[in-house]
Amino acid sequence: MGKPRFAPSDIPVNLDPAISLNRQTIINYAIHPGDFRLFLTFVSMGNPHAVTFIDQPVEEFPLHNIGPLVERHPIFPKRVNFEVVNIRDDGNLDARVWERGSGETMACGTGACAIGVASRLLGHTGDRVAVHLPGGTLTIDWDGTDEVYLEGPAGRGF
Ligand SMILES: N[C@@H](CCC[C@H](N)C(=O)O)C(=O)O
Repeated sequence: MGKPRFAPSDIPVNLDPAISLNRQTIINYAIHPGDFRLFLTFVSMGNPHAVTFIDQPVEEFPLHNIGPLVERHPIFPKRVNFEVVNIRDDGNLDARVWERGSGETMACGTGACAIGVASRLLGHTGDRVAVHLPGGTLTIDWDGTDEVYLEGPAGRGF
């Protein structure tokens, strides 16, 4: 799936220069959509992703209310894909994806990659992780520097 990129200009995300100057990776950046406080980690897989880790089951997260606010948050000049993740254990993540321009989808390849990359960056999981999405499970391999590999079934969802 290619190499992930992290620089704010690669996402792209417009941040206070005092925060982003010389920063190659932005992790746990706080935003306040609605009444929520979210901590976002930014990953480009060729398209923009913002990943947040939450303590509650992902099914309980109000994605249809918060997703549009994150997608169109003013820090993202090209809008963003938004991933909500709950850590099941050090090899398994539960996730939902709010896709830029589409809304919630059953699965998302680049989204799963961004989730695996963000999780490894934050030390939640290692090189290989299973990302469990409403439409099925995708396995992500990333060694921390090189290409991201995605494995999983493809199917017609409609
Ligand atoms: N909504 C995305 C593009 C779609 C990603 C695709 N569904 C995938 O599986 O990676 C965007 O606007 O970047």
